[in-house]
Amino acid sequence: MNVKHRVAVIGFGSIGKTVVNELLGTDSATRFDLAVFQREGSRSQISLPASVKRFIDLDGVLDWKPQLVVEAAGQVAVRQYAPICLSAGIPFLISSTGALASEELRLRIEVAARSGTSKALIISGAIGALDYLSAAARLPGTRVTYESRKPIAAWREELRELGLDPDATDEPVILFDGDAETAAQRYPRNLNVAATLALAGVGMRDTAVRVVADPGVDANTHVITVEGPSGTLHTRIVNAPSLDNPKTSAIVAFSVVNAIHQYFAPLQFT
Ligand SMILES: NC(=O)C1=CN([C@@H]2O[C@H](COP(=O)(O)OP(=O)(O)OC[C@H]3O[C@@H](n4cnc5c(N)ncnc54)[C@H](OP(=O)(O)O)[C@@H]3O)[C@@H](O)[C@H]2O)C=CC1
Ligand SMILES: O=C([O-])CC(=O)C(=O)O
Repeated sequence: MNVKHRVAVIGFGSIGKTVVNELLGTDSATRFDLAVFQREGSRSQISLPASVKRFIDLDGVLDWKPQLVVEAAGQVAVRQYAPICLSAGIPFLISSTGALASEELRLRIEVAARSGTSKALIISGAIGALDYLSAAARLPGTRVTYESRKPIAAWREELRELGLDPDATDEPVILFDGDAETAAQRYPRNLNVAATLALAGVGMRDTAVRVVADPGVDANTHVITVEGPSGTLHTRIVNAPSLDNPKTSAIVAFSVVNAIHQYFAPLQFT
């Protein structure tokens, strides 16, 4: 049987483009009907594949009746579109998990999902081990620390804002030491992972985050430590940056693709 899954992707940047291309390449058993939502005036309008529908307003997306809406556009887009889709009964996959560092938005999304009997889904994104973390966090006393260490290319604008010349930075710069809520909100394009860990683990305020811009690395490096009564997890993930966006690890688009396949699969990891 040739079942077609109807999926709308918001954003056609480094993640959105790869997701669409990967899903178009899927073999016939799991073929997708795809649409991309791009805001008016978007920079990347011309490059949509011919078989992919294009919408420039959310009403068009809703009328098309997707089975799943996938956000690959940024934290603002989660705020703009997640509650509307969810209350209309459409599941919404969130890449920009840092949007959920806002308790107000998180509650609004939960209310919308309940009222629409739908679900907001959260990608693993650039990291892993969330299954272990969520289980360990059920035990009191579990502590979580996270270090994000990326090349200077991921931090050029932010370094300039601090009065530093990215091209003359030859030592690691500690940009931030604090909690996950502040990290995800201060660096919305680089620290979504902090919020993901906090959501899966011990919460926004109790997840300790350090952010380093390091001229000595050429990969996006994520070090996660979970310590508690159940044991210790220490994981170091070294991600190749996306070719289109040095802030984003290349694996993130494949985490989204994987989450979409999982959503429609009869067998699921939890
Ligand atoms: N969970 C995780 O591990 C990770 C999450 N992310 C999240 O994914 C997001 C996307 O990453 P990436 O693809 O690399 O980013 P890009 O900047 O390459 O692409 C973003 C795309 O979204 C579009 N867009 C931006 N804002 C809106 C909006 N309000 N409504 C509709 N479209 C919009 C942009 O279009 P336009 O041409 O109009 O600007 C662009 O096409 C990041 O901003 C980050 O929040 C990223 C990495 C890791
Ligand atoms: O892709 C990454 O390495 C992480 C990232 O940008 C984020 O968490 O926002």
